[in-house]
Formats: sequence, C-alpha cells, structure tokens
Amino acid sequence: MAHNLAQCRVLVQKAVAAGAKALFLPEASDYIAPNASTSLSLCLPASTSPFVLGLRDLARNHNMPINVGIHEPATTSGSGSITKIKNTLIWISASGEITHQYHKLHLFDVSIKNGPVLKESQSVEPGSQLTEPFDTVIGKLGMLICFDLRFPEPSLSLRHRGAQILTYPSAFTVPTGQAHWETLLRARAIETQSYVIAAAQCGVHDAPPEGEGKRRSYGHGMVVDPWGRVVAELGGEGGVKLDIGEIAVADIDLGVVEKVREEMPLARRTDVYPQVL
Ligand SMILES: O=C(O)CNC(=O)[C@H](CS)NC(=O)CCC(=O)C(=O)O
Repeated sequence: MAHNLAQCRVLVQKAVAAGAKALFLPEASDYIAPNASTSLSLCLPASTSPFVLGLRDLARNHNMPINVGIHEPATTSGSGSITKIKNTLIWISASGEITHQYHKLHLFDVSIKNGPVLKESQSVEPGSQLTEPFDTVIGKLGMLICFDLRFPEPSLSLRHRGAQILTYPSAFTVPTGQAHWETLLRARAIETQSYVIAAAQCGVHDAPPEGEGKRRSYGHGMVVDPWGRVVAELGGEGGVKLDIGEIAVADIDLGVVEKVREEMPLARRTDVYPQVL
C-alpha cells in the first residue's frame, strides 16, 4: 500500500503539472490482493488507512480533488476480524475531505473457460444504493465502479438524476477488456449523453492467485465524450512499463453535453416500458 501511495503521489504531481482540475484514479488503488483472505486482512478503515490519509494530504496540499477506489471494512466477526469488505469509491475534495462515497453494487463473480476465475463476492459485500450525482469543479458527477459498467440501468438512473459525467474506475481483466471495455464505455457515454471517465489499472499485479500466473489488468484508461468519441486514452496491458503510472488529460466541456442533448433529445417511451428512476 505504501508503494501504491507513492505511485499515486507521482500521478498527483503529473496532474498538477498538466494543470488538471481533478484527478481520477482506478478501482482498488490501495491494493489488489491475490485472494479473498489477503484482501480481508489488508483492509483498513478509511479514517486510519495511511493510503487514504496520504491521498487526502496530497489533495489538500495541491488543491486537487481526487476520485479513488479503495477497500473498506464492512462486517467484522465476534473476535473483531474483518469478514467482509466494501469496494468503495470516494471523492476527496480539494480541501482533503471525503465528501462523497459509493459502494459497488454489482460484484464480479465469473468463471470463464481458459480465462479469469474471480469471485468478488467471497470478500466483498455489495452496496445497496446509488450515490446522488454531485457538483464538482468539472461538472455533475455520477459514480459507479468497474463491473457496474455492464449494467445500463444505474448509468441511466444517474443521468436521470442529473449527472453530466460518469466515472468507472476499473481493474478489468485482459480477455474481457479486449472483448468489451471500449465498447461498453462508449455505449454508456452515448446512451447517457454524458462524459465517461474510466481510470484503469494496468499490467501485472504483485501477487499470484493460487497455482496460477499473476493477475493482470487490461489498462486502456480513457475518457469518452457525450458523442462517444474517445478523447483521451492510455496504454494497455503489455505496452506499459510497470511502476510508471500514466495520466491522460482531457477537457470536460459541458457545452458538448448540452449540445448533444439538445440536438438529439432521447425522449423515452415510458408509456411502453418503465422509466429508470
Ligand atoms: O479485487 C479487488 O481488490 C478490486 N476489484 C476488482 O478488481 C474487481 C472485482 S475482482 N474487478 C472487476 O470488477 C473486473 C470486471 C471485469 O473485468 C469485467 O467486467 O469484464
């Protein structure tokens, strides 16, 4: 976690140097563990986690709001050990306070032949509500996480509640990323007529799952505009040197949001199918 914080510090410095108004970091930026029990044992409350406290200091010192995915304890056993954690996304304000948070609703339980086998629900307790979109320095932000990307309903709901920007911090697997990542991000941007900001973990993770090679993430962090154009993109798995985090910088132009929504109103037929609220 100390190493991850050091990497994030470099990313904050890069964002400051680039003149960015906010920084979006991936899902699980504090750590990715090789198995459920390690994930539980590494987990700390946000109020005491050196990773979160370090990022809050960086935000305050650089006047830079930071959106970052972390783990938090959810339930503890009688003896006090953590039995379930939450996959959480926090918004750290420019003054270093955690002002908004969201807990991942959809858990990634997959078993793909010759592909990834991951059971997020072994360690994670799902969230139970959406977080209302909130005003940020770049626009009104709706927060979702990674696998949530595969479900159009929450993104439509956040749009319905006023979001202009959606964020999907992620750690996508390589095969599913190759098959679906860009298509899904662009679809969510096009159908909600919103910016989509998707910071992504990239490359080989530290520790191997049992009896297998090390876990890898697909990368290709990107920003998509409300017309579905990829306006910024980072490198992908294989093409990036480990330990060198990259940032992509994009202009968030709320005029584009307005223009796209005005030129092509998506009037729903809620007399025929249900409104997503
Ligand atoms: O494990 C952690 O600590 C952090 N969490 C993750 O990396 C999560 C659950 S394993 N990853 C995904 O949801 C990938 C989704 C994906 O790859 C897809 O939808 O295709």
